Amino acid sequence: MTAMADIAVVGPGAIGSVAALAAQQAGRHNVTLCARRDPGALRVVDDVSGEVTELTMPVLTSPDGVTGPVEWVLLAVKAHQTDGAAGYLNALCTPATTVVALQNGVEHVARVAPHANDARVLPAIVWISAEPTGPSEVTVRNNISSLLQVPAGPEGEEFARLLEGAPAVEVELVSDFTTAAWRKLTTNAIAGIMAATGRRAAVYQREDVRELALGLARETLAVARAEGAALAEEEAEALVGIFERMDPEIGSSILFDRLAGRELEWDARNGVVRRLGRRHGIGTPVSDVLVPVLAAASGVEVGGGEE
Ligand SMILES: NC(=O)C1=CN([C@@H]2O[C@H](COP(=O)(O)OP(=O)(O)OC[C@H]3O[C@@H](n4cnc5c(N)ncnc54)[C@H](OP(=O)(O)O)[C@@H]3O)[C@@H](O)[C@H]2O)C=CC1
Ligand SMILES: CC(C)(CO)C(=O)C(=O)O
Repeated sequence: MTAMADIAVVGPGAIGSVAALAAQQAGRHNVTLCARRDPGALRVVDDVSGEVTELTMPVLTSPDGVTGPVEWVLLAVKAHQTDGAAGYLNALCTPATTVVALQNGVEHVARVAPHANDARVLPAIVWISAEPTGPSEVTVRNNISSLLQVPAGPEGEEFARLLEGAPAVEVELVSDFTTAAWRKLTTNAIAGIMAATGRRAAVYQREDVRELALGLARETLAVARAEGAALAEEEAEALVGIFERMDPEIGSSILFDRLAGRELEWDARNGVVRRLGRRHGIGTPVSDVLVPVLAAASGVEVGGGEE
């Protein structure tokens, strides 16, 4: 267990609220929420126990309010919002800071490090299903375990100690982070189908969608192997199976953005499969169709950010 630490949670949305809850539950830290608008009195609902917890820490709405650097930044903006959070990162980080990138994708460090003033960037794989269910409310679906996976090593150990005693999340240290990150990315790629169809997990009950998801999973796993992940093609069935067995009412963060008409995190979760597939000469026929659909749904014009 660590002593008291100064923690800034940048991006108090679905995952940021759960991270802030864990920091609050640890009971010994100075926690600040860093938002771009006033999120109101945030609360986190556990949909299994029904427990509702209010977040009680102070909220900033501009980097101008930052009074100095902190030891820990828990960064939970969407991947495409990272550049927009540069003002906070610049104000909060020094080389003595650790930024935990609580984001989907496999490019956390490359994305965050340029903004972090030489702080250490600890990539985190987020196995949490959290949905904004009201203007200041986030509901955690606990049938997807609330797990954060970080690379094994001293920074990961410190992070696990930071949140020791917080029931909201479990921190797991993984020795083969590349494999773990690509396993999670494959589930995110599959969830792109929810955003394309505007439907929750029930969509995977369709046999034709299941076949599409399997094709997507297999090509993602092929790219993953080329990137050094130890993931066999046979894992595709198991990963699609997660969605088939999911409560049909569960969604995905990219679906919630699609339903709300917001920009989509398409590049970090689906574009990356096509992008790195091309680099390795691996065909990605499902992504070749899905990626332009998601980019277009996100409002991207041809030549305006789509590869
Ligand atoms: N939700 C989930 O179940 C899961 C999400 N993830 C990943 O976690 C990451 C976060 O996703 P999620 O929590 O769902 O996203 P949300 O959209 O719920 O939260 C993002 C938050 O960041 C805020 N934000 C955006 N830009 C800034 C900025 N410049 N400064 C401060 N705050 C800012 C947004 O504010 P505003 O409200 O103003 O837009 C919002 O509160 C993503 O990479 C996602 O893929 C991973 C696993 C599961
Ligand atoms: C639902 C899940 C676990 C898979 O896409 C997720 O990571 C998300 O909502 O972004």
